[in-house]
Amino acid sequence: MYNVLVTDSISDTGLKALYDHPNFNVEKKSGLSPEELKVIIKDYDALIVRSQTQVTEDLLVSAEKLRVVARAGVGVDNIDVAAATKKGILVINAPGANTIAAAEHTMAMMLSLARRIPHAHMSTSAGNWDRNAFKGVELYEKTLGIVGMGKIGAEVSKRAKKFGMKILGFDPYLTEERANQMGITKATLDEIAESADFITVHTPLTKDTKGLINDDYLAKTKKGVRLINCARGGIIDEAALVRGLNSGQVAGAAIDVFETEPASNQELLSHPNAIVTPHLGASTVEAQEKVAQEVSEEIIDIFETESIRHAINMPQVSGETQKKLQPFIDLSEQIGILSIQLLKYAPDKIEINYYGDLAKEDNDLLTRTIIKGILSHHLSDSVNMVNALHLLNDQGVSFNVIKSPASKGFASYMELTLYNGNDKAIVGGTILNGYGARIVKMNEYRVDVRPERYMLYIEHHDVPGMIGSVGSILGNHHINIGTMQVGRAEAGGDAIMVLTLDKKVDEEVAKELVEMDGLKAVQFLELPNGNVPVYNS
Ligand SMILES: NC(=O)C1=CN([C@@H]2O[C@H](COP(=O)(O)OP(=O)(O)OC[C@H]3O[C@@H](n4cnc5c(N)ncnc54)[C@H](O)[C@@H]3O)[C@@H](O)[C@H]2O)C=CC1
Ligand SMILES: O=C(O)CCC(=O)C(=O)O
Repeated sequence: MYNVLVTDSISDTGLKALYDHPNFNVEKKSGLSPEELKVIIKDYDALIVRSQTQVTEDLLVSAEKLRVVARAGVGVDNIDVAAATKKGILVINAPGANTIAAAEHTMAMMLSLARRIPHAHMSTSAGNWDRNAFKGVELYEKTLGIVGMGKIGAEVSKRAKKFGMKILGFDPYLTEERANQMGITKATLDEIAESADFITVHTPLTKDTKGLINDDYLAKTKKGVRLINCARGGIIDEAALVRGLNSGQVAGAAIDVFETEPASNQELLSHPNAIVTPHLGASTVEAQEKVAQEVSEEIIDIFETESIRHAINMPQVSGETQKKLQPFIDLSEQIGILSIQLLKYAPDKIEINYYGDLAKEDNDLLTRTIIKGILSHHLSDSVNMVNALHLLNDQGVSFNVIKSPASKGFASYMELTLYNGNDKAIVGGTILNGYGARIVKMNEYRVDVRPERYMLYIEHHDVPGMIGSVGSILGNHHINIGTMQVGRAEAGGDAIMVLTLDKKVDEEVAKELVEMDGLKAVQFLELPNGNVPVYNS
């Protein structure tokens, strides 16, 4: 049974999949203080939050078995993603589920600004009938500058076009071609300042976007520009905005998100030309059901099938890439595990080479799996796909990934080399069409070994009788040999044997093998995810 804690206001209808699932126990506890949350978090496997709960490093320290933090929404500013990554905790969100709600709120804010609806409402409900004070402006034929043409920016542009607005879009990822497809004009920030009557921001808050709209920028805008922020507090610098509103450079501002929340900047909150809402962009029945449903289904998938769709701290791969990489995932971990057992010590340098078709893919997922395989030898369960690279960095191990389209004799081939000073261990593997995974290189030797649970790697002198002697020792101890591969650099020189065994070699057998004349090195290899033969009795 997995325990899921929900600490913010999340739709019960959206959580239905989790409530109905026999393997999940969902508990809703809102209004907890950070201290109270810290005490209870140790009992939970997953935590679902909106933007209120602060998921800090201090909280995560106490999260003994937490595997997933799910943000029922887009922005993860309230989650210390770096601390979660360090602890191997997956952070997921629900991108797209509240896009329409946020786009519609932006339109509502823009229309409210244009027609001063909140102010007119306040005046009228107070008993006045002032038809002259609230003359507005039209959106029709006005220019709207959209900063951030992602999901929400794109939806806003569609709606604003229907109002007859001309759209200027700025986004580092916006191409001319996409702008043409959307029927908008790709523009720079300065071009937006020069001609926009309304400017709306739809970016995340990053070091580049913090204070993007500041005093300098406002000085370049058209006098009487109207601004909207339904993205993140701080993209429009609040102090600069108040100065712009006071001087009249800014005719009006509609703000849903603030530098600190709950909002406290009274000058802005009570400004006669400002319209403010308490971070309501995603607050529709539909969006709240959708975000809760998306994270619930993803949590079930993660715990039940280990499939991840919307991770913040894991590489995102398309379904097509995932399908292509799938056969290599187990093999990657096996290569990592075998290489560290061959090296025997912790590596100080790691090199991963991808050849052929594999080199054309985004193989960050395979790289993480290999690193997880290597590190799990010394760090056991504390390493996972989320924190593998972080832990490697922590250990000061340098690693290098090289991709080469050359085939190396196989359609796809990966080779891992671990270094420890002058020592190194090499393991290469491939997937043979119709035959599955194969280890095809161990150190400097070509082999052809199906990765099995129990394996034995022996380096010896190429002299008569070695194979027979090893076979006899194992036979005397009732250890069946599954397969045996031999290889040599040159006749009478150095040689290797790689055996797959049907059971584990115990201490006594190991001692006998190690003491055998002519053996240079004996290494027992064990793959937790390798095949174990089943006997019919
Ligand atoms: N007020 C609310 O309740 C809600 C707020 N949001 C916020 O709205 C924002 C946008 O969300 P989505 O459209 O879903 O995200 P998205 O990821 O689809 O789009 C963000 C876009 O911003 C662009 N961008 C990043 N840095 C930029 C820069 N320096 N200049 C220009 N563009 C830049 C990115 O290239 C991307 O296209 C996020 O901050 C999100 O947290 C989202 C939902 C509800
Ligand atoms: O959960 C909410 O209401 C806030 C939504 C939001 O800001 C986001 O999804 O980024």
